[in-house]
Amino acid sequence: MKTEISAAPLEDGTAALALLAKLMPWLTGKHSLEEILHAINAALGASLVWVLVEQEGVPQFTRVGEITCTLQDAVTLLEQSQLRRNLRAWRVICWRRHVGTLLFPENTLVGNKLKSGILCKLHVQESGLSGYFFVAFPQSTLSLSVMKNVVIILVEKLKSFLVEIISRDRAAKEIQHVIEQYKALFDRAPVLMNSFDKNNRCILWNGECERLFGWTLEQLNQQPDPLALFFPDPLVRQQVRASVNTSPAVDMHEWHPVRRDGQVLTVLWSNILLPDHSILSIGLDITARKKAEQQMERKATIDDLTGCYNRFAILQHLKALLVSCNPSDPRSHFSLLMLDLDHFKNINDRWGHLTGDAALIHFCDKIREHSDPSWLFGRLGGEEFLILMPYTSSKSALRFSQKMRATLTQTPLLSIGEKITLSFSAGLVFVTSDQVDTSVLLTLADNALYDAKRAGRSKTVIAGAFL
Ligand SMILES: Nc1nc2c(ncn2[C@@H]2O[C@H](COP(=O)(O)OP(=O)(O)OP(=O)(O)O)[C@@H](O)[C@H]2O)c(=O)[nH]1
Repeated sequence: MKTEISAAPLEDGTAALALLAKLMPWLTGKHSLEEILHAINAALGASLVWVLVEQEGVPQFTRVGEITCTLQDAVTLLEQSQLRRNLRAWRVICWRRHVGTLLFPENTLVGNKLKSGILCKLHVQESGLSGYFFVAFPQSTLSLSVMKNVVIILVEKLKSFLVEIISRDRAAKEIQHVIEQYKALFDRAPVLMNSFDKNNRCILWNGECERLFGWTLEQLNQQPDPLALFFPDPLVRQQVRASVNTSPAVDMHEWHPVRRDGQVLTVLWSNILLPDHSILSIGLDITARKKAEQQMERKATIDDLTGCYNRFAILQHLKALLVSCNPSDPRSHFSLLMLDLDHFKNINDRWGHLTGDAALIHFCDKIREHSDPSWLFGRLGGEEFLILMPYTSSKSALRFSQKMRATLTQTPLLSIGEKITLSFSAGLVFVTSDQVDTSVLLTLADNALYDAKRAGRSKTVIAGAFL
């Protein structure tokens, strides 16, 4: 804060009155303490002015002037033995020379810049506020007695609104502190926080947003539609806007924004309506968690070796198909094909377990290649598999098993220069009703499969009849 007041030589009472007249407009509760001290410092031609007050045990130190001084320097001066000895007695103390060396005993370079000074006690009875006012000058030859009286008048005037100024300054500092705390929280919290105005301009974009998405606030607002960077599909973008602008809710919703490097993320967003009716979106990046969940889900349902459903998953699918099976609705009928590789043990015994594994993978790949996408394919265990074929007649299922035999003959497994032709036996059940238990169905298919093995293998038997 700069004042228009400049220092004037202070030889007599008239000059002092002129000086006080200049300063009076500044000595009101409308200005901050710092502004007032600046005005005094400039008007007196001083190099340092400070006020140290204590209210309810909380010290507040305000300093202006070209000489920098800390609260500790002020305390050093106040602790001078001479002052302590006369603690109660004095009200104003003047130094004609060397005041700087008392203030800065360790730093004579700075100390020598201050020659004379005045220290004045402050005490406001009603508010319990007490403290000190200090002013120091670069020269010794001041009309100190006149200056002392000027300072006493200034301090008396200052005291009348010091309480008000100090509590206001303290409140402003507290607000500033709260703002800084929230700003740090906004920038450093591991949570996404942003806000877009009605014209789709981004007005808030915290550190986590910048880190995760790879765009700065400035870069975003250089775009005609910043939201399009994250949601390229106009329809999705519209849904995002609707969720933010028209239906803010605290519930978290899953969105899939794209980040700068093209990776699609999974983010949970919720929108909070602020008191000024703007909306703050808060998000949590759950991409890694979601991926881990999907991997775990996959592990729980997929057979590691062959990539088809595991026993648990395929039997779950069978139960679900059975529940929805209705005799009067042919679309709900399905075929169940249980397959078992023939003489698989021989492959293991002759070419080793790894080749046996490769044979299982080869078999599953071929089945998948020729299956209908609506079919469900799972491994019951070992070299035994199950195919569930919704809305597929036993005739079609039978045709498929014959086609697969031909395919396996035409495309044998190639292992260490040898061709291993796979074949399988199968049991087939056509299901038209939900009035049958899964275990009964599996036994029926298993018996048919056993019949196929007994009949010489490489055959499919429909439950109850040989083919
Ligand atoms: N390589 C490999 N072998 C397995 C796996 N699971 C089971 N087997 C083997 O599969 C073989 C199954 O042998 P068997 O039950 O006698 O059946 P098979 O030799 O196919 O004879 P039939 O079914 O009567 O035609 C056993 O040797 C098991 O050790 C697997 O994951 N990998």
